[in-house]
Amino acid sequence: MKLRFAPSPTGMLHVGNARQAIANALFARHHKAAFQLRIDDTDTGRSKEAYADAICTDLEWLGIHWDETFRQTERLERYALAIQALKRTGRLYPCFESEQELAQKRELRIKQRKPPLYDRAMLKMTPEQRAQAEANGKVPYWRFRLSDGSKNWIDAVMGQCSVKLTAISDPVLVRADGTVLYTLASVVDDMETGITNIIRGEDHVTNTGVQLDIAEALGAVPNRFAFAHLPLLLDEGGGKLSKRFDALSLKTLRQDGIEAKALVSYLARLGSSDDPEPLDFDPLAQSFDLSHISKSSARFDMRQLLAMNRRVLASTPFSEVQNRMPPGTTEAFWLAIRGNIELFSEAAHWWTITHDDIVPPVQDGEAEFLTRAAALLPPEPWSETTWKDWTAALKADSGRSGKTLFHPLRLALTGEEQGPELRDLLPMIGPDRTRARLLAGS
Ligand SMILES: Nc1ncnc2c1ncn2[C@@H]1O[C@H](COP(=O)(O)OP(=O)(O)OP(=O)(O)O)[C@@H](O)[C@H]1O
Repeated sequence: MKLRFAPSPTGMLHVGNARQAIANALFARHHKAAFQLRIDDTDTGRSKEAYADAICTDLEWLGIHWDETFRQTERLERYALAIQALKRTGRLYPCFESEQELAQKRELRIKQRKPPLYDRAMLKMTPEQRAQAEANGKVPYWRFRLSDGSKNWIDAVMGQCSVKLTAISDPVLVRADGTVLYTLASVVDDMETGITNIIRGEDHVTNTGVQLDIAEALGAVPNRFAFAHLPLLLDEGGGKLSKRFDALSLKTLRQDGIEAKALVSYLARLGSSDDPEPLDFDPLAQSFDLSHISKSSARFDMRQLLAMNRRVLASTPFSEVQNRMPPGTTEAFWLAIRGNIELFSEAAHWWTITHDDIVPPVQDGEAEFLTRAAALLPPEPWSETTWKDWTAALKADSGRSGKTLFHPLRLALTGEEQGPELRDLLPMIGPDRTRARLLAGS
C-alpha cells in the first residue's frame, strides 16, 4: 500500500491543503503504508522553487514524514513515453484551434442551447489538412480522446461516484510548447511509482473520472486505485481557500504561535464524527477512519483552533517546551501557567510578571485594603500554602470574601484581570516584589 500527497508549488500551503496532507499521512501510518511527497511542478509558469521548499518546511513542522519525494519536472522523459504511447493508439490527437476560435465555438453552442463542450472537430481532420496546418506554421497541442460512457468508483468518503465522460471536453494533455499537463503526469506517476490509494480534495472528482480513463488507456487495470475525496475546507465566511491569496497559510499560523500538534489534532477530526482531541500523531493515526468523514464541506474556525491550542498547551510537559522558554524558566513555572494560556507566546508575559518588574494599575478605593494586605504578608520562606494562609488572615482582618477579596490582589500582583492560580504564582513573585506591587497599587 502506498499513498501520496501531491501539492503544486504555486503558493503557501493553506489549512485546506493541510487537511489532505494530514489525512494521507494518518491513513498511511494507520495501515503501515509508504508515503510519498510529490511536488506537482509541471506548471512552470506558476511553480516556484521557494514554494516547494516552503511545502517541505510546513510538512516537517506538522510532523509529517515521507518515505520518498520527487518533482514532476524530474520525470519529463517518462511523460514523453506515455505521450508517445497515447499518440500511437490514437488517444491523443493534435488540435490547432486558437483560444479565440474555441471561445467562439463555445458561445455558439451556448446560443444553440447545447452544452459548451469541445466538438472534436480536429478528430475529423485528414492527414493532408493536418500537414497543411503545420506547413502554415501552426503547432499543435494535444487532446485526449475520452471514452464514451462513465467512470464509476466507490469512494471511501463520497460513496458511489460516477463521472459521465461524454459530459466533459476532451482534455488537453500536451501544450503546443510540448509541455505536459498535470492531468497526465499525475496518472503516469501514480501508476509507475506504485500508488494504491489516492486521498485528495473534492475538487478532483471530475479529474478522477478523466484520469481513470487515461490510466486504462495506458494499460492500468480497472480499480487499480482506491479513492477518497475529502470535502473542501471553507474559510469562516464560507469562502474558498486558495494558495494564491496566502489565505490561512500554515506559515502564518505558525508565526501566530499555533502549535503543530493543535493544528494536526484539529484538522484530523474537523468535519468528522470523531470529537476533536489533543492527540499525538500515533494515537490520531490509530483512530483515523475515512468512513467517519462527512461528505459536506467543513468550515475552518479560528476560535476552535485556538481552543485546541489551549488544550494542547495545557497538557504539554516541560521537557517539550523547555528549549523555547525564556532562559532560567523552571518546571514549576510552566506547570503553573500552562493551563491558562492560549498561545505559547503568553509564557514570556507570565515570566515577566513572576520574575521581573511590572507597574500594577492604581486601584481606586483599594489603598487601605492593599496596605493591610502588604502588612499581613506571611514570613518567609514562602511555599504553595502561603497564599492560603495569607488570604485567610486577610479575610479575617478585612471581613471581605470572594471577588472583593481576591480581585484587587490579582490585579495588584499581576496587572491582569485573569490568569493562573495565585497560589502558584505567589512564591515565584516572591516577598519583595509582592510587597512593592501591593504598595504601588494602593
Ligand atoms: N480548500 C481546500 N480544502 C481541502 N482540500 C483542498 C482545498 N484546496 C485544495 N485542496 C487539496 O489540496 C491538495 C493539494 O492541491 P493543490 O496544490 O492543487 O492546492 P490548491 O490550493 O488547489 O492550489 P491552487 O490554489 O494553486 O489551485 C489537493 O488534494 C487539493 O484537492
